[in-house]
Amino acid sequence: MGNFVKPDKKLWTGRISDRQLYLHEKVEFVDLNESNLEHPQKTFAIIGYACDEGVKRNHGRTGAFEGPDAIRKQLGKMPNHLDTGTRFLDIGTIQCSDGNMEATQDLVTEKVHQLLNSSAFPILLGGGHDIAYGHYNGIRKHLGSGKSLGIINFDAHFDLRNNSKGNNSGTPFFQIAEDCKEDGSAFKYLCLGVRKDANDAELFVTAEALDVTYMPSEKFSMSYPKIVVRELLDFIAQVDHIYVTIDLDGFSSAYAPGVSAPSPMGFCTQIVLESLELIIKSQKMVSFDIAEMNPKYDIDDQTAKLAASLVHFTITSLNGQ
Ligand SMILES: N=CN[C@@H](CCC(=O)O)C(=O)O
Ligand SMILES: [Mn+2]
Ligand SMILES: [Mn+2]
Repeated sequence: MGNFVKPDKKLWTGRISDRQLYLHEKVEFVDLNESNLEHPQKTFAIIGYACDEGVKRNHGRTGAFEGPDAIRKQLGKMPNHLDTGTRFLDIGTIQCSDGNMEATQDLVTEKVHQLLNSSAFPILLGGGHDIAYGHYNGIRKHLGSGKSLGIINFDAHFDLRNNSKGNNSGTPFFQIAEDCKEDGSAFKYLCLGVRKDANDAELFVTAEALDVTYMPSEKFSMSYPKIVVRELLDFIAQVDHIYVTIDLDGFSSAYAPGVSAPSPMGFCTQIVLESLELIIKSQKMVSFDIAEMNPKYDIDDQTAKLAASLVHFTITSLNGQ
């Protein structure tokens, strides 16, 4: 089963000031079970998903279990630009230590649901991309029926593999699509940065059949800003709420070597920041995660720093709204 580990204060270190100039000085350690988060301020809540069982089942390079803590270590050192009234919490980590990924995903669903019900904004740090199945279900549970929930995934891969032989890090969006079919809700999925050399023909057929909107990695680039903006605005207009998930392996391995399946020809950082800004401006974004951080293959903490910068950009932009 998945177990819940309390936040580790030792991960949050950096320069010392007496004015909360850095995030390690701003962060609060909160036990979700013991506290009531309901309050008028904005609250961002970090949860780790320490799980590489999905990557292992998908025959990938393991190591993402250590991903959440690697990101925390870099995030704590970064400057704090949040308002004084805004809260920044580390809730702890959901671990998969016995191979039961499904129970771990259920725990993610429960915690995300709990956070959203408390008006906090969840920031999940993975862990394999199987994080998306538990995360989506938590948001869905919070929203109930009647409101549409779109997924925007920055990724080299569709992660639409058929799960008839089991669930893994390559199946989360297929599983979500199946659940949508079953409950009669729309499956709204935009995948940005899809690589033709990393997704087989069957995956493209599945994407077509499920009416998935996607941008190939060649087009998801600063060379085509108008096309990217048009795709994003079209998608955003079709949904009430948006769940954003970033798979670090979508970035070029020049930026993100620390992943299970690296992408030498992946996307650049600027196009992701431009896209995130547009999504955040829509005020429809309800939850966020970063997946596939694998410190074992990282070089000089570049990927962990990139992941931390993406979290920093997101919370700082959301706070400014
Ligand atoms: N979450 C990642 N999924 C990819 C992995 C690809 C690879 O191992 O090369 C996928 O299943 O397509
Ligand atoms: Mn991927
Ligand atoms: Mn993925």
